Amino acid sequence: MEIAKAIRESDDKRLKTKYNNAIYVIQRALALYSIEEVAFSFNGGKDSTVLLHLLRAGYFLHKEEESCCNGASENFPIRTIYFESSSAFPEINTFTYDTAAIYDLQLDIIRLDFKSGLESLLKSKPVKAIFLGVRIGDPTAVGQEQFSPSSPGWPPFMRVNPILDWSYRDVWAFILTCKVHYCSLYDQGYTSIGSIYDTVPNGLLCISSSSSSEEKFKPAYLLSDGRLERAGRVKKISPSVCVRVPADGVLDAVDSHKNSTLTASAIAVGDEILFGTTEDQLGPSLGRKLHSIGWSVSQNIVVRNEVDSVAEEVERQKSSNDMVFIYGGVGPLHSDVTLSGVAKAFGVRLAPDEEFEEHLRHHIGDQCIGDRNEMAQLPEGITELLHHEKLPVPLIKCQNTIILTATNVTELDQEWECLIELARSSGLLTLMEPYVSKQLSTTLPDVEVAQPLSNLCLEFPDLYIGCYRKSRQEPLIVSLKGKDQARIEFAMEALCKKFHSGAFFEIM
Ligand SMILES: Cc1cc2nc3c(=O)[nH]c(=O)nc-3n(C[C@H](O)[C@H](O)[C@H](O)COP(=O)(O)O)c2cc1C
Ligand SMILES: Nc1ncnc2c1ncn2[C@@H]1O[C@H](COP(=O)(O)OP(=O)(O)OP(=O)(O)O)[C@@H](O)[C@H]1O
Ligand SMILES: [Mg+2]
Repeated sequence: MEIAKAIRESDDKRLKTKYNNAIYVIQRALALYSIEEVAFSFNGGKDSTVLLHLLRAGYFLHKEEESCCNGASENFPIRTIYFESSSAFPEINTFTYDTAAIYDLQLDIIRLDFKSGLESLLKSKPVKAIFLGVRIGDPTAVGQEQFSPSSPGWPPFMRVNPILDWSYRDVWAFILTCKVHYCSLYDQGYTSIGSIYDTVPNGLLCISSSSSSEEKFKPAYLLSDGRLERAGRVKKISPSVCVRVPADGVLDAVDSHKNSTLTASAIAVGDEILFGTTEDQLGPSLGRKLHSIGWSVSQNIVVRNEVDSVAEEVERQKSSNDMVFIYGGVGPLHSDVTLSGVAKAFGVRLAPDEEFEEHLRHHIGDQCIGDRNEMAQLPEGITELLHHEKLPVPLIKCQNTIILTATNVTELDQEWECLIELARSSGLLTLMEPYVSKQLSTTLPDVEVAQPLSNLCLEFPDLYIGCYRKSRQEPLIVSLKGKDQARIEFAMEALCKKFHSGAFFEIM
């Protein structure tokens, strides 16, 4: 079989592994279901083109194993379904039909929407499992496994996804290594093809030419960052993130949130912190940093290095805060469970992330990057990598949860600096009027201060008014915090008026 031969002769180890895994899934499916019970969903796209050739190779092997006869004489009997639509690119249509003719595919053309089409297919044919070219990173792949029953509300069948764990690069490595034909649109800069209404060539492949008004594009396989394969899909603008920082980037020119509050919480992951073996310095530092951008901090929690403890806390915090910062427990050790916990909190699984793997490869070298690099597994479908030139490896953001990798205050300072720059350039965090604080000291006994201070809290509900002492012998310190300097000074005066003069003095 020409596909198996091309892979055998290739020295791309990664491709061989991906190929073998996909063939294994196909063979398991062909062992579980009869040929009449399976179907192949083919639409002429690059992923389904890869799948076609994997199915041909897998079916060939299956036939060889099943009988002593030579599989080579067989045609390809797996029912192939194509949902034809008037909004498909003509090139896609032509390629689908031409390919069906070349490989003698048993093509069923369905001119209904997916759901109704599948309902009528299942009524008339004994189909129980359908092969799809879905890959991790596709919006529809979230939560899917290699074998995933159809979703509730859909007709019942098994979705079989042999290339679920393939990356964009793997797809092109296969197509180029096996020298199989693919739809011509991919040579014109299209990298992921939807309908004529929502797909344009990928701008990242544009070759700018000043002499000609016509834009030219490089072929799809030259896209270096596979995560951007959908950049040619017409995008909806996400309203969730707004850039609120002025062009000059000056922090005091703040936004409409001036008088509102955004809250964050910090979660430290580590048995050692909990048991007192080591001290958490990041939590307090993070608290100060958040106050400096006007955010209030609702909690700083320490949890154990257990997936469930992390997951429960993240789940709680993410729904009651605007942003959650989590640190500790990130890396390849047995105790590094933070990413698994975050994934569980969001109800997704960990999946290999090619771009992150590439960063790790640059940062820590090849020696620990195997076929499956555990450290490069990130929560699927919800992860955004936060890039900054000063960060050796990007930070990870899962919806409103940011995973910090700092292990000490100096590293945190650097990560924070990058986050603030990202806030300025892309609205990652809303920067608000910073908190300011004043502190007063008194030697008066607590009992004497208690009632007037309670009254002050009622008079100034917009301020945080707190008390602490460094020791029982030392003076009591009253701290006033808020966003309005004048209000704080007003409150200080009001407090002093409640006592004899000189009872309180300001600590600078
Ligand atoms: C054979 C087949 C089976 C599908 N099964 C499901 C399913 O079980 N659940 C689901 O939500 N969508 C299912 N879909 C729809 C896809 O997830 C997705 O919506 C579709 O590929 C359209 O993607 P688009 O909106 O990017 O064009 C199926 C599609 C096909 C072709
Ligand atoms: N109109 C369709 N008819 C049949 N199968 C389809 C259709 N649309 C999608 N599919 C199935 O869903 C899979 C995922 O679609 P998707 O668009 O992500 O991949 P692709 O079309 O193969 O490649 P590309 O990402 O370049 O568009 C396809 O590989 C195919 O199995
Ligand atoms: Mg497509």
